[in-house]
Amino acid sequence: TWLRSRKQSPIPTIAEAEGVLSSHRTALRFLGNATDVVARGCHQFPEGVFRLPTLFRWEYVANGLQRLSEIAAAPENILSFHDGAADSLQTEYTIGAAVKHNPYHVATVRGSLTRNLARCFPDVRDEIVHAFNDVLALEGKEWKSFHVLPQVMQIVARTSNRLFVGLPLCRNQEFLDLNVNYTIHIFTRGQLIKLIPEFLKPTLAPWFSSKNSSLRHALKFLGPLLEERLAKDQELGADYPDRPNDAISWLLDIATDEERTVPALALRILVINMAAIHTSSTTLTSALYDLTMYPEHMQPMREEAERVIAEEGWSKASLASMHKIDSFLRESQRLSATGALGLTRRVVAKDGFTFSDGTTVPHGAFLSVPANAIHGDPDNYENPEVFDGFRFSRHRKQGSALADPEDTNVNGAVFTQHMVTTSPEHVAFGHGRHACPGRFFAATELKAMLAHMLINYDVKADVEGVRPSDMVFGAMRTPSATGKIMIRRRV
Ligand code: HEM
Repeated sequence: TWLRSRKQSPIPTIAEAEGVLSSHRTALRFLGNATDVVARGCHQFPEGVFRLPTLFRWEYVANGLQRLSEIAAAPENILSFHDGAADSLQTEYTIGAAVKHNPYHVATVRGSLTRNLARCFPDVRDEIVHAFNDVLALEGKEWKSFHVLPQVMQIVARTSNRLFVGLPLCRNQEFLDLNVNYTIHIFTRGQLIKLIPEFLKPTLAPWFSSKNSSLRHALKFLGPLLEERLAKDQELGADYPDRPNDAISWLLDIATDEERTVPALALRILVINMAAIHTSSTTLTSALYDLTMYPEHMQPMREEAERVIAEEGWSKASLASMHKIDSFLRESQRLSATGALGLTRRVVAKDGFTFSDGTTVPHGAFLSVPANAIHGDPDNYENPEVFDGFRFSRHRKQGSALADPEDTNVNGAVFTQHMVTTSPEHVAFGHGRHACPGRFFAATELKAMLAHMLINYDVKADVEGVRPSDMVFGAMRTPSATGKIMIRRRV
C-alpha cells in the first residue's frame, strides 16, 4: 500500500531516488535524524511541497514562507489542527472526543485567561518566589547541582496551577505529579494505540488508555472543589462577591450544557495543564542550558532586571520593559523549541488543499512546515547557526524597528519581534489561526521566572562549555531530561 501510494501521488517524495525499500529506510532515518531528512527535502525542493515517509504515515511538507502563510490562514474545515493532533495523540481514546469536538477551553485561554494576566500577576509572582525556594531548597551560598527539567517542571506546574485552580491545590504534590504525568501518558499511550488497526481500536484502545484512570485520579482533587464552584454559580450567578478569578471561573463562564458537570470541567483543567506544563518547562530548561552555555548574556540581563524592578516593581507591565530577557527567550526558542516539523494539519477538505501556485495536497494527508529549517535559514536570520541572545532586542534600538516604550519608532514602525510575536519566520508558538493562545501567559511566566533567577541566583554549567544534548524522536525534540546546571543563592 505504501509503495502504491507513492506512485499515485503527484507530490514528489525525497526517497524516490534510492530504490525499492527507500521509503522504509527513510522512515527509520526520520526517527533518529528528522531534521536532516527534512533539510534534505527542503534542499531538493526549495519552493515546493514534498512527501516523506515516517513509521505511521506520509508527511507532506510545504517549503517556503508563502506556503506557510497559506497553511496558517486556512480555516479548520479545510486544514484541521484538531484532526492533525487527534492522529498524533489518538485524542478520542487518550483524552476524549469532546475535547476535539468542542474545544471551548481554547477560547478560555485566548480570552479570559490572557485578559486577566495583569490582574493575577501578583499571585503568579508570589508562587514563583515560593516555588523556587521550596524546589531548589538552597541553604547558605554553596553551589548545588540542579537537575533542570524535572525541577523546572515542578516550578512551572505549581505556578501555572496558581492561576488555574489557586491555593491550596496548586501546592498539592500529588495533584502536580498527576498533571505532569498526564501529558506523558497521553503521548506514550497515544503511540501504542496508533499501532492498533482502526477497526479494533474501539475494543482494544481502552485497555491501553489511561483516560478514565487519570480522570478518576483528578476528581479526587478537583471533584469537591468543582462541585462547590458549580453549586455557588448556580445559586448566586456568576457575579457573586469574591468569586475566584481563576481558570475554573473562566471555564464556567462559557461552558454549556453537558460541559457543566464536574468530570467534564475536570477534564478541561487537565487539558489546559497538558498544553501548558511541558511546553513552558522545556522552554525554560532550554533557556537555562543556553544561559550556562553562553554566560556573557547573564550580566546584561541581570542589570536589566534589577533596573526595571527598582524603577517599576514586579508587574506584568514591568516585564514588558525587559527587552533583553524577552529577546534571549525568543532566541533560545528559535534554536531549541521546535522539532523538524511544525504547524501540522490534516487536509479535511473533500477536494484537498490547493496552494496559490496550484499544487494540491490530497484529502486526508498530513501537512506540515519544516520548522527547524525555517529557524535556521540564512534568508530569515543573519548567521542563523549562532546563538545571539540579543539579536531581537538589538533591532529595537536600530532605526528600522525601534521600540520604545510603546514599541513604535520615530517613523511609527512597530517592533514585531517580541517573544509572543509569531511570524512565518518564527513558529515556536505556531502561526496564524491556531497560534498558541497560551503564549501571553507563557511569556509572562517565563520572563518572570528568568528575571527572578537572575536577580536571586548565580548559575553555571555543570561541565563548562557542554550543553546537555536534546532528545530527538522523529519530529519531536525536547531538551535533555537528565541535564544539570550548578546554582547558588546570590542574595
Ligand atoms: C513556551 C510555552 C508554549 C509553547 C512553546 C507552546 C506552543 C504551542 C504550539 C506550537 C501550538 C500549536 C500552534 C499551531 O500549530 O499553529 C500551541 C497550541 C496551543 N497551546 Fe501552546 N505553547 C506554550 C504554552 C501554552 C500555555 C501556557 C497554554 C495554556 C495556558 C497553551 C495552550 C495552548 C492551546 C489551548 C493550544 C491549541 C490552540 C488551538 O486549538 O487553536 N500553550 N501551543
